[in-house]
Amino acid sequence: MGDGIVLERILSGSEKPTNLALALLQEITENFSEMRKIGEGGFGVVYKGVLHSRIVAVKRIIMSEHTINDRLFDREVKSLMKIISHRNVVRFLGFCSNTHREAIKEAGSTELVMAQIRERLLCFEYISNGSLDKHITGDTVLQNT
Ligand SMILES: Nc1ncnc2c1ncn2[C@@H]1O[C@H](COP(=O)(O)OP(=O)(O)OP(=O)(O)O)[C@@H](O)[C@H]1O
Repeated sequence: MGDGIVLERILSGSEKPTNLALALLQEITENFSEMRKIGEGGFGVVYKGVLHSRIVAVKRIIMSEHTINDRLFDREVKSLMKIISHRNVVRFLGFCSNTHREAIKEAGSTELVMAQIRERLLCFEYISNGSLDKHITGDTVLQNT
């Protein structure tokens, strides 16, 4: 089964959240392009991922000693997997934990060096601005009087 189809099936509720291929998350976010950036939090950058007809949010975690390490990432994934569907909680769709090596040029040098790239990503249902308040309050929009 194609990776995109797996994500579509998770979105439709016929499959549980699972690990997702890095190539799929790169493809649906146009390789984490600036155009697809929808927000930034304390631990990473959130991108809009476009499947055939559906939209998801892909959170690309910035791994550093100041943000999170693998132990915390694994713990976060485990707790997200345990959450049973709830209307006040944004639905978790899957994760990606990929470590690979790439030949890169360091700034100011023509020499290639092998760098270890660690990608840690979380995928959630996409909540558009207009629907976030409804999502949290269950269609009750508070009025200023
Ligand atoms: N599921 C989503 N759908 C749409 N936009 C989202 C979604 N998740 C996050 N965002 C956008 O990305 C921004 C950053 O979200 P993120 O969860 O990284 O940070 P946060 O809410 O500040 O939490 P924290 O940094 O503590 O994890 C949000 O303010 C929102 O604009």
